[in-house]
Amino acid sequence: MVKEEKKRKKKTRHVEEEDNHKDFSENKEKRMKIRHVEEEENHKDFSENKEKRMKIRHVEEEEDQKKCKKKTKHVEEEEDQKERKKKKRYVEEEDQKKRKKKTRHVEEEEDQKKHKKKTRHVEEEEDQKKRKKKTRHVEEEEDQKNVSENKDKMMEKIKDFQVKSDKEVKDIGDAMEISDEEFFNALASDTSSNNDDSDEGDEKDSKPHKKQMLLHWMKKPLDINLFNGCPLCMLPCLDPRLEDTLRKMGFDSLFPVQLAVWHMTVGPGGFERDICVNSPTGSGKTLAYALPIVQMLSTRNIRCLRALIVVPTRDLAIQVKQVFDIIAPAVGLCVGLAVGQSSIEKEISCLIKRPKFEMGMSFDPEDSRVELQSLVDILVATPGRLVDHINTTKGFSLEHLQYLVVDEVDRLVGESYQFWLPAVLQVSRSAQKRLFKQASVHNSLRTIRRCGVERGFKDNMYPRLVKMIFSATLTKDPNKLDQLDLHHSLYMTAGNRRYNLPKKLESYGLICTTEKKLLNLAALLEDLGCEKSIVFTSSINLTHRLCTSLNLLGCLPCKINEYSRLQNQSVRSKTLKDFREGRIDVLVSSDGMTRGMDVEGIKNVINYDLPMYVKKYIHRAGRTARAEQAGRCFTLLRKNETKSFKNMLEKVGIDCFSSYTFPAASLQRLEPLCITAMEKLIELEEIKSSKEIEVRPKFNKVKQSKA
Ligand SMILES: Nc1ncnc2c1ncn2[C@@H]1O[C@H](COP(=O)(O)OP(=O)(O)OP(=O)(O)O)[C@@H](O)[C@H]1O
Repeated sequence: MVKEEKKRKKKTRHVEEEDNHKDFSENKEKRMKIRHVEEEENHKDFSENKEKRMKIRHVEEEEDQKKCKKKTKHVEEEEDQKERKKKKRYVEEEDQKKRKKKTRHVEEEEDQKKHKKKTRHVEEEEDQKKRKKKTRHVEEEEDQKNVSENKDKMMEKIKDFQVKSDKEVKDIGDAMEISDEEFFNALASDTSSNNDDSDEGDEKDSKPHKKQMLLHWMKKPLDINLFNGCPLCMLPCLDPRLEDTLRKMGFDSLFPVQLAVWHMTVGPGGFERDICVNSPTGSGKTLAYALPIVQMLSTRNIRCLRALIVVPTRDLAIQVKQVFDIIAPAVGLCVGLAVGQSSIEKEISCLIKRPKFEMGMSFDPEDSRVELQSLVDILVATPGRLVDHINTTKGFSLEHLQYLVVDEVDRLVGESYQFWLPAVLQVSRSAQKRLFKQASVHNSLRTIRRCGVERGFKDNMYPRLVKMIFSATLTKDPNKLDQLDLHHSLYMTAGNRRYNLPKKLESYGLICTTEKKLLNLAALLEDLGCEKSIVFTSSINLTHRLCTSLNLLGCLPCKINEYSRLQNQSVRSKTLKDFREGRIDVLVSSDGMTRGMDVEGIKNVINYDLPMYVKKYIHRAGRTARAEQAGRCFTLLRKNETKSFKNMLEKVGIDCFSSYTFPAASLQRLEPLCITAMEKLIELEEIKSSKEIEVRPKFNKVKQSKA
């Protein structure tokens, strides 16, 4: 039983195990199948996902590419647009330039109108002042009478004074103060009545301003006209060698300003005080300072720089040097020139003596043991180059300077020339203090002191620099004159009026419209034939255009050329030489020729534009009627400018101007020629500007490639 049970149990267990085994294997198969299915599904999913991702990536890449293309296209379009704009702008600019060029002369005229409007109310004010002045005029005439009566008394006083000065050197400084008072009380007419004209100062910064305080010494001027021309043989103390030279120059007598300055420097009134001279253009101011300086230096033993003449422009400096070059060698003096736009090395070799060494040795400019000597006694300089020498030239010294001349002083103390004067004054002052110390060491204090006292410098016992300042339109501005540090100044002026024109100058007005200016100028030049004339314009561009159109007319009998800053120095110098020597009859010039230039034989000055200020009118007009010769000044005016012109002339004592007219036939004949000349001028300017346009891009390319 038990066995059977065991068997049954075994069987059931076996069956169960088999079942279990079956189950297990079935389950396994199932799981395998499921896993297989899952794996297959996973694989499918994965491959599907991969495809999807690939697709997405592909789409993204496509989109990126599109974007990139878009961007580049956009950038390219922008650049295109920019270039198009640039080109457009360039063309527009060129158009504008052309238009501007065409309308420029109209604009210039409008500008002038504006300027004139601005000055008109000033002129009206001045008109009022003038009216007041006229009432004072009668009083002034009476004063003048007194002045001429006292002339003889004055000369006696000067002589007395000189005797005194020889006897009582110590007290001369004080004595001068006293005699000065007496001297001028006898002489002076009260110039305060002449101060209605406000000082215009430097021409550029001329502004209408209120009545200015006068420096005390300006209230008592010495009238140059009281010194009548004096024959050379009567001139006191003149070195016979200089007399001979002057005669060779064709000068038999001195002009009033020359005589006046001579008396106050060398002659009986030689106080060695600083002098300020206001004398008309062409009255001989250059010789007025050159002659006394050469005379006073004629006794010098050692060569060193003792006189310095400063002028504003290069051409003027050359001209002044030419005057010194004639008279200075007669007494053994040497003259140097220091001007810009020339080789400084060459200049230095003419100014300073360098020691000669043995073969193989060379001069070292830094060697302080080597003493450098001046080769000149007198130097004519422009401010810029002068300061260069002061700062950099080894051996250039103002240590021994005795005379400083400032010609065209109102220009040289103007705003644009501020730099030079302090430099010169500082160097000469410190050098002279040093001289005084050295002198006391060498026991020559007495001489130095005597010299200082003679110059009215009692408290400072060293010889001081004598300053002489000159102009045809001397500034009365105390601030400007103060810069010069003048000592005990003597103010000399020609007559009672603030401004004067040469006596033999005739002023004419030529009234015409703006469009007819060229026509009227052409008619005037035709009328004047080949007379030496200068045409002044208000700008360098206008100078060029006017000269070109006059030459394009082709019918004028005279040779015409231009002179302006637009040209380089060598061209300008050649033009000036040709004009001086008569190879050019008419010079069209900007204001570079306005001051000081002395060209013999100029018969006419023509103002193509009305100058803004009376000073400019005086200096322009002053290129003619020089050295007591006759001359004419024509001014082209629009109708509305006649009042300003009248006012301007009143300032120089001319009550009304004469009108200049031409026969209608000559105007009619010239009119078509003027029109064609203008057309040609416009054509020429267009060709020139188009050439410039062509050249510019090439030039830019070259520039870029170089960069
Ligand atoms: N004593 C004289 N006799 C004859 N001619 C003279 C005499 N002195 C000067 N001149 C001549 O007078 C002319 C004018 O002289 P200068 O240039 O010195 O005048 P200026 O007063 O300086 O004029 P600006 O104010 O225009 O500079 C010169 O041609 C000169 O040769």
